[in-house]
Amino acid sequence: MAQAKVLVITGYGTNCERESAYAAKKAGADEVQICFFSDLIQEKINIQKFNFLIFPGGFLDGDDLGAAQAAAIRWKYSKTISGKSLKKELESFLKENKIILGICNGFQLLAKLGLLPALNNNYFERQVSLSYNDSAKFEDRWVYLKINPQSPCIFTKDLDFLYLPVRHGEGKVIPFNKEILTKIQKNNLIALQYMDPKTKSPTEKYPENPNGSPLGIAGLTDPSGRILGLMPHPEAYNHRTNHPAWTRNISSPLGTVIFEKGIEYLKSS
Ligand SMILES: NC(=O)CC[C@H](N)C(=O)O
Repeated sequence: MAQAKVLVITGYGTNCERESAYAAKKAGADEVQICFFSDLIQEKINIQKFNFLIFPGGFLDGDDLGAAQAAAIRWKYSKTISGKSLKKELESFLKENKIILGICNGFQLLAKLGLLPALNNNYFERQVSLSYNDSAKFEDRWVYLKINPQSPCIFTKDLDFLYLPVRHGEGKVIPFNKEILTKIQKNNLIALQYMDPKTKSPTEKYPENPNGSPLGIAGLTDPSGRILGLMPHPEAYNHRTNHPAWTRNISSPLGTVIFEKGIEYLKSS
């Protein structure tokens, strides 16, 4: 049984690292460490010693040039002090049976880096981007999410629906072209979708869909199912009292279940 060793990456404006680390710990991780991007550059931390990478939410570089745009370039082209490419480090990490979770700003980073959706196993090729919400404003509230049971995603396995907070200004998925969107759907790389709670179906309609994402895309996975990126914040629903209606005894599955599924996968592989 493998141990779950989680590395949460922070720095340059990330602000959800402590909550994400807490959620991973609560979900049963054996080891959880938060590290700065600069710790990787200085080789104080070796990514390969971990098997679960988390890219948390926040405002990387103040969203300048578009959310996570600058960070994507930084990951693609930076080298460590001894000259190792960070992109290659990520490639080696992915060659093993390891997992990556990107939350909100972390999802934007994974998409802009080209790790999601990675159609045709073309990792590091940007196939989608995320841009401004159709409402032209920052959306900060809770939304219903439908899980796609056909998706290979290991983080959402056997889940049905979730109710989680969103807080973003740039959550609309923009596929490079229509064909990409069709292929994403056909290959079941949509892991979760914004849901209309009345019909229990995915929706493109505001306000149930907070950003206008096509097909109601709230989260994407890669063909291996070992990478998940999602706009809602599962780490922020880590206790029943986080739920807006908990005093009326209303609840739904905790967001930490996403972390539990990841850890279960690592422990059983
Ligand atoms: N909560 C977040 O991670 C926000 C992501 C990004 N800064 C946006 O507003 O779109």
